[in-house]
Amino acid sequence: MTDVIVVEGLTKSYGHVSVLRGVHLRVAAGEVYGLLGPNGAGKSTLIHLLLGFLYPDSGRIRVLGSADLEAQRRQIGYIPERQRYHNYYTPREYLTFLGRFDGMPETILRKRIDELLELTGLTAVANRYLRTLSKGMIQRLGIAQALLTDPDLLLIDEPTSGLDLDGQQELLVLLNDVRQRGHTVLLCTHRLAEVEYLCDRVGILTNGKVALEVNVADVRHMTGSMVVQTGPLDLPLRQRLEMIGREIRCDEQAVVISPHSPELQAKVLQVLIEANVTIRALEPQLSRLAQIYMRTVRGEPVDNLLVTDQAPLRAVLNEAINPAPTDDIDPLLKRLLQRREGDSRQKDGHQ
Ligand SMILES: Nc1ncnc2c1ncn2[C@@H]1O[C@H](COP(=O)(O)OP(=O)(O)OP(=O)(O)O)[C@@H](O)[C@H]1O
Repeated sequence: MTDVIVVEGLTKSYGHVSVLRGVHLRVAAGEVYGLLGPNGAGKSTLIHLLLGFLYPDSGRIRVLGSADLEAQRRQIGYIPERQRYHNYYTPREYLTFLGRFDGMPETILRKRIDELLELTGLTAVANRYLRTLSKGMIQRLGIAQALLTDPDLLLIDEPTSGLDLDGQQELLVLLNDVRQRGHTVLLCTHRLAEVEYLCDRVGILTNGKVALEVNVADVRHMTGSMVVQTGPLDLPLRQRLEMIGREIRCDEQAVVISPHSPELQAKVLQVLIEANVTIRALEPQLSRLAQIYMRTVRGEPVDNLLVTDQAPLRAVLNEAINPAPTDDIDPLLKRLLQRREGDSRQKDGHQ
């Protein structure tokens, strides 16, 4: 498969502030790649470089097979973090203006606008002034404008910035519909829920470099640490539990497994059950991706968080006390996953 984005040894400074210090990145055709990084890591700078709005100090960029980034812009849909529009346009007028500016034939343009207004849920407000629309609607208009020319590549910068929980959910569900259409996507964000929900692969941008890349499927739904709330644990039992591995710490009525692995959890539970200790609750803490992200940003090793083979423990696990996989701390991700489960149940029902 060809790479739609190829970035090699990219550096960029603003005056004395060095932001990108040798970024390497490849995004394959059809892939949805999430670039995670803290505020100020240089995510927007990278997008502006890909669009040819900025020039790098050194390094190489190829987008859709070409280094002529200005020429490629028509093939790229860009959804900026902050969108500003002329208040006295309506969504339909604004999209029409853009399409004409781009030289789209009128009949094709009209059809395309109807389709995009429908996709983004803006048909009912197509003829209302933009100043009367909610922030969520404006973000969705941003998606419609980015899709107008049916681009091969979408660059999306912090799509849910400034939206409330409902707005975030609506937008991510829409972006998930968009991803099903097969566009290659680079999504820059610091929100882990967006990456877990939408992306195939994630790169963590920190200290001017992509420090780590992870396949999202390997870490999706996995918790980073687990607290097992128990009845009283006497000292010998606590020592026995801590002998299982250095990931295990006990206090008088709880066992913490960090980083969590289902295998360790099974061993802990087995010891607790054999010792007749009451297990009050299993409380998953940070998601696995959150732990990987935080450690990478702090420059700490993550090797033991990347182990994905869970096969050995399935046999030992007591299903009754196995936590549900959606027990993630992020309420948005939880809502999205519940919605997805509901959708597939509905689909199954129709078949
Ligand atoms: N035009 C500019 N002139 C000087 N410094 C800039 C300029 N644009 C960005 N910066 C600085 O470069 C750094 C990276 O900014 P950038 O906006 O690319 O980061 P980001 O990862 O997108 O951040 P955020 O998540 O906050 O949007 C920041 O320290 C920012 O202040």
